[in-house]
Amino acid sequence: MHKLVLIRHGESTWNLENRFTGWTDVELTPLGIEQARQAGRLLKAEGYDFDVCYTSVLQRATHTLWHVLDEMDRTWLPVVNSWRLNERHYGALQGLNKSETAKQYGESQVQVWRRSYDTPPPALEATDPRCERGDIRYSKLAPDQIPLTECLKDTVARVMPFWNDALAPASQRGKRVVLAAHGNSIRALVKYLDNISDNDIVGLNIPNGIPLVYELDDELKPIRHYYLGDAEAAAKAAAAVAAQGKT
Ligand SMILES: O=C(O)[C@@H](CO)OP(=O)(O)O
Repeated sequence: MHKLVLIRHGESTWNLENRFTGWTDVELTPLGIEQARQAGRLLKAEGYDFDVCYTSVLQRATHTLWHVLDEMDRTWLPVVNSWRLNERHYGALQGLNKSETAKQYGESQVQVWRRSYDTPPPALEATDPRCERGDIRYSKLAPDQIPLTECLKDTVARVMPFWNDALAPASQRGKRVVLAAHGNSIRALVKYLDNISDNDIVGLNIPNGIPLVYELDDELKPIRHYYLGDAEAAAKAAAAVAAQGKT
Protein backbone atom coordinates (compact mmCIF):
# COMPACT_ATOMS: atom_id res chain seq x y z
CA MET A 1 0.00 0.00 0.00
CA HIS A 2 1.24 3.46 -0.93
CA LYS A 3 0.31 6.69 0.86
CA LEU A 4 0.21 10.00 -0.96
CA VAL A 5 -0.33 13.21 1.03
CA LEU A 6 -1.78 16.25 -0.74
CA ILE A 7 -1.87 19.65 0.99
CA ARG A 8 -3.43 22.80 -0.38
CA HIS A 9 -1.42 25.86 0.68
CA GLY A 10 -2.45 27.79 3.79
CA GLU A 11 -4.52 30.96 3.53
CA SER A 12 -2.94 33.49 1.13
CA THR A 13 -3.31 37.28 1.15
CA TRP A 14 -5.68 37.03 -1.81
CA ASN A 15 -7.70 34.25 -0.16
CA LEU A 16 -8.15 36.67 2.71
CA GLU A 17 -9.17 39.47 0.32
CA ASN A 18 -11.34 36.99 -1.62
CA ARG A 19 -9.60 37.69 -4.91
CA PHE A 20 -9.16 35.36 -7.91
CA THR A 21 -5.50 34.39 -7.75
CA GLY A 22 -4.46 31.76 -10.32
CA TRP A 23 -0.80 32.18 -11.27
CA THR A 24 -0.39 35.46 -9.33
CA ASP A 25 2.40 34.84 -6.81
CA VAL A 26 0.91 36.04 -3.52
CA GLU A 27 2.21 35.31 -0.01
CA LEU A 28 0.74 33.37 2.90
CA THR A 29 -1.02 35.34 5.65
CA PRO A 30 -0.03 34.77 9.31
CA LEU A 31 -3.05 32.43 9.54
CA GLY A 32 -1.86 30.62 6.40
CA ILE A 33 1.57 30.10 7.97
CA GLU A 34 -0.07 28.76 11.13
CA GLN A 35 -2.28 26.40 9.08
CA ALA A 36 0.82 25.05 7.34
CA ARG A 37 2.70 24.59 10.61
CA GLN A 38 -0.33 22.90 12.16
CA ALA A 39 -0.42 20.51 9.19
CA GLY A 40 3.24 19.67 9.84
CA ARG A 41 2.60 19.09 13.55
CA LEU A 42 -0.35 16.85 12.75
CA LEU A 43 1.61 14.79 10.20
CA LYS A 44 4.45 14.35 12.67
CA ALA A 45 2.12 13.43 15.54
CA GLU A 46 0.39 10.83 13.32
CA GLY A 47 3.74 9.24 12.46
CA TYR A 48 3.94 10.35 8.82
CA ASP A 49 7.30 10.68 7.15
CA PHE A 50 8.35 11.40 3.57
CA ASP A 51 11.16 10.68 1.12
CA VAL A 52 10.42 13.26 -1.53
CA CYS A 53 8.36 16.46 -1.74
CA TYR A 54 6.71 18.21 -4.66
CA THR A 55 5.30 21.69 -4.97
CA SER A 56 4.52 24.39 -7.51
CA VAL A 57 6.68 27.39 -8.40
CA LEU A 58 4.34 29.72 -6.47
CA GLN A 59 5.43 30.85 -3.03
CA ARG A 60 2.15 30.20 -1.21
CA ALA A 61 2.56 26.46 -1.92
CA THR A 62 6.36 26.36 -1.61
CA HIS A 63 6.32 28.17 1.74
CA THR A 64 3.50 25.92 2.96
CA LEU A 65 5.71 22.92 2.22
CA TRP A 66 8.67 24.56 3.99
CA HIS A 67 6.60 25.19 7.13
CA VAL A 68 5.28 21.62 7.08
CA LEU A 69 8.81 20.21 6.73
CA ASP A 70 10.17 22.56 9.40
CA GLU A 71 7.60 21.27 11.91
CA MET A 72 8.54 17.72 10.95
CA ASP A 73 12.32 18.33 11.25
CA ARG A 74 12.59 17.36 7.61
CA THR A 75 13.83 20.57 5.92
CA TRP A 76 16.63 18.49 4.38
CA LEU A 77 14.29 16.40 2.22
CA PRO A 78 14.52 16.83 -1.57
CA VAL A 79 11.94 19.23 -2.96
CA VAL A 80 10.93 19.35 -6.61
CA ASN A 81 9.17 22.50 -7.84
CA SER A 82 7.10 22.28 -11.01
CA TRP A 83 4.97 24.85 -12.84
CA ARG A 84 2.69 21.91 -13.70
CA LEU A 85 1.45 21.97 -10.09
CA ASN A 86 0.58 25.70 -10.23
CA GLU A 87 -2.94 26.86 -9.52
CA ARG A 88 -5.36 26.87 -12.46
CA HIS A 89 -4.77 30.07 -14.43
CA TYR A 90 -7.66 32.47 -13.80
CA GLY A 91 -7.22 34.58 -16.95
CA ALA A 92 -8.58 38.12 -16.88
CA LEU A 93 -10.24 37.45 -13.50
CA GLN A 94 -6.86 37.37 -11.70
CA GLY A 95 -6.90 40.10 -9.07
CA LEU A 96 -10.67 40.69 -9.10
CA ASN A 97 -12.75 40.25 -5.95
CA LYS A 98 -14.91 37.11 -6.20
CA SER A 99 -18.03 38.49 -4.58
CA GLU A 100 -17.86 41.81 -6.49
CA THR A 101 -17.50 39.78 -9.68
CA ALA A 102 -20.60 37.80 -8.64
CA LYS A 103 -22.50 41.08 -8.11
CA GLN A 104 -21.47 42.24 -11.58
CA TYR A 105 -21.93 39.03 -13.59
CA GLY A 106 -24.18 36.92 -11.34
CA GLU A 107 -23.38 34.05 -9.00
CA SER A 108 -24.11 31.40 -11.61
CA GLN A 109 -21.65 32.90 -14.10
CA VAL A 110 -19.00 33.05 -11.37
CA GLN A 111 -19.76 29.42 -10.46
CA VAL A 112 -19.19 28.45 -14.12
CA TRP A 113 -15.88 30.33 -14.16
CA ARG A 114 -14.80 28.83 -10.83
CA ARG A 115 -15.91 25.25 -11.16
CA SER A 116 -17.12 24.20 -14.63
CA TYR A 117 -14.90 21.51 -16.08
CA ASP A 118 -14.53 22.91 -19.57
CA THR A 119 -15.51 26.61 -19.64
CA PRO A 120 -12.49 28.83 -18.99
CA PRO A 121 -12.70 32.36 -17.56
CA PRO A 122 -12.10 35.22 -20.04
CA ALA A 123 -8.47 35.13 -21.23
CA LEU A 124 -5.75 37.63 -20.36
CA GLU A 125 -4.25 39.57 -23.25
CA ALA A 126 -0.61 38.50 -23.78
CA THR A 127 0.25 42.22 -23.45
CA ASP A 128 -1.55 42.53 -20.07
CA PRO A 129 0.94 43.42 -17.30
CA ARG A 130 -0.55 40.51 -15.32
CA CYS A 131 0.55 38.02 -18.01
CA GLU A 132 3.29 35.69 -16.71
CA ARG A 133 4.99 35.16 -20.09
CA GLY A 134 7.91 37.45 -19.18
CA ASP A 135 8.44 35.82 -15.77
CA ILE A 136 11.92 34.28 -15.52
CA ARG A 137 10.64 31.17 -13.73
CA TYR A 138 8.82 30.15 -16.93
CA SER A 139 11.66 31.06 -19.29
CA LYS A 140 12.27 27.44 -20.35
CA LEU A 141 8.65 26.98 -21.45
CA ALA A 142 7.27 27.68 -24.91
CA PRO A 143 5.01 30.77 -24.78
CA ASP A 144 1.91 28.68 -25.49
CA GLN A 145 2.65 26.49 -22.44
CA ILE A 146 2.13 29.59 -20.29
CA PRO A 147 -1.64 29.91 -20.16
CA LEU A 148 -3.69 33.06 -20.69
CA THR A 149 -6.61 31.30 -19.00
CA GLU A 150 -7.51 27.72 -18.06
CA CYS A 151 -10.56 25.64 -17.31
CA LEU A 152 -10.07 22.59 -15.07
CA LYS A 153 -9.79 20.39 -18.17
CA ASP A 154 -6.71 22.42 -19.22
CA THR A 155 -5.25 22.08 -15.71
CA VAL A 156 -5.80 18.31 -15.80
CA ALA A 157 -3.96 18.23 -19.16
CA ARG A 158 -0.85 19.87 -17.70
CA VAL A 159 -0.93 18.14 -14.28
CA MET A 160 -1.25 14.61 -15.70
CA PRO A 161 2.20 14.49 -17.36
CA PHE A 162 3.63 15.33 -13.92
CA TRP A 163 1.65 12.53 -12.34
CA ASN A 164 2.83 10.10 -15.02
CA ASP A 165 6.48 11.22 -15.10
CA ALA A 166 7.18 12.08 -11.46
CA LEU A 167 4.52 11.40 -8.83
CA ALA A 168 3.39 7.94 -9.93
CA PRO A 169 6.91 6.56 -10.58
CA ALA A 170 8.11 7.87 -7.19
CA SER A 171 5.15 6.25 -5.40
CA GLN A 172 5.63 3.04 -7.33
CA ARG A 173 9.30 2.92 -6.27
CA GLY A 174 8.07 3.00 -2.66
CA LYS A 175 8.90 6.66 -2.04
CA ARG A 176 6.67 8.38 0.50
CA VAL A 177 5.39 11.44 -1.34
CA VAL A 178 4.03 14.74 -0.03
CA LEU A 179 2.74 17.37 -2.41
CA ALA A 180 1.87 20.98 -1.52
CA ALA A 181 -0.15 22.64 -4.24
CA HIS A 182 -3.35 24.56 -4.95
CA GLY A 183 -7.10 24.14 -4.81
CA ASN A 184 -7.54 23.45 -8.51
CA SER A 185 -4.32 21.56 -9.26
CA ILE A 186 -5.28 19.23 -6.39
CA ARG A 187 -8.85 19.01 -7.78
CA ALA A 188 -7.29 17.94 -11.10
CA LEU A 189 -5.33 15.13 -9.40
CA VAL A 190 -8.28 14.03 -7.27
CA LYS A 191 -10.51 13.95 -10.37
CA TYR A 192 -8.08 11.55 -11.99
CA LEU A 193 -7.41 9.42 -8.88
CA ASP A 194 -11.07 8.99 -7.94
CA ASN A 195 -12.31 8.96 -11.53
CA ILE A 196 -14.79 11.76 -10.75
CA SER A 197 -17.09 12.74 -13.63
CA ASP A 198 -16.90 16.15 -15.30
CA ASN A 199 -20.26 17.00 -13.68
CA ASP A 200 -19.46 15.82 -10.17
CA ILE A 201 -16.09 17.55 -9.93
CA VAL A 202 -18.00 20.88 -9.86
CA GLY A 203 -19.00 20.14 -6.25
CA LEU A 204 -15.49 19.36 -4.96
CA ASN A 205 -13.68 22.03 -2.93
CA ILE A 206 -10.32 21.67 -1.18
CA PRO A 207 -9.72 23.47 2.14
CA ASN A 208 -6.49 25.34 2.94
CA GLY A 209 -3.70 23.64 4.87
CA ILE A 210 -5.33 20.31 5.80
CA PRO A 211 -3.44 17.15 4.74
CA LEU A 212 -5.50 14.96 2.42
CA VAL A 213 -4.24 11.38 2.57
CA TYR A 214 -4.69 8.92 -0.32
CA GLU A 215 -4.07 5.24 0.32
CA LEU A 216 -3.25 3.60 -3.01
CA ASP A 217 -2.91 -0.05 -4.02
CA ASP A 218 0.01 -1.47 -6.03
CA GLU A 219 -1.53 -0.15 -9.26
CA LEU A 220 -1.90 3.24 -7.54
CA LYS A 221 -5.67 2.91 -7.51
CA PRO A 222 -7.21 4.62 -4.46
CA ILE A 223 -8.30 2.37 -1.61
CA ARG A 224 -9.58 5.27 0.50
CA HIS A 225 -8.86 8.90 1.24
CA TYR A 226 -9.41 11.16 4.24
CA TYR A 227 -8.45 14.50 5.73
CA LEU A 228 -6.12 14.25 8.73
CA GLY A 229 -7.50 15.70 11.95
CA ASP A 230 -11.02 16.96 12.51
CA ALA A 231 -13.14 15.73 9.55
CA GLU A 232 -16.00 18.08 10.44
CA ALA A 233 -13.67 21.10 10.44
CA ALA A 234 -12.31 20.03 7.03
CA ALA A 235 -15.86 19.74 5.62
CA LYS A 236 -16.73 23.19 7.02
CA ALA A 237 -13.58 24.72 5.53
CA ALA A 238 -14.37 23.15 2.12
CA ALA A 239 -17.91 24.60 2.30
CA ALA A 240 -16.44 28.03 3.04
CA VAL A 241 -14.30 27.75 -0.12
CA ALA A 242 -17.43 26.88 -2.12
CA ALA A 243 -19.17 30.01 -0.77
CA GLN A 244 -16.42 32.42 -1.86
CA GLY A 245 -18.24 33.16 -5.12
CA LYS A 246 -21.43 34.41 -3.42
CA THR A 247 -22.47 38.07 -3.62
O1 LIG B 1 -8.41 32.16 -6.82
C1 LIG B 1 -7.89 31.05 -7.07
O2 LIG B 1 -6.85 30.91 -7.72
C2 LIG B 1 -8.56 29.78 -6.55
C3 LIG B 1 -7.93 29.28 -5.29
O3 LIG B 1 -7.80 30.25 -4.32
O4 LIG B 1 -9.89 30.10 -6.28
P1 LIG B 1 -11.19 29.23 -6.56
O5 LIG B 1 -11.46 28.44 -5.33
O6 LIG B 1 -12.22 30.32 -6.77
O7 LIG B 1 -10.99 28.42 -7.80
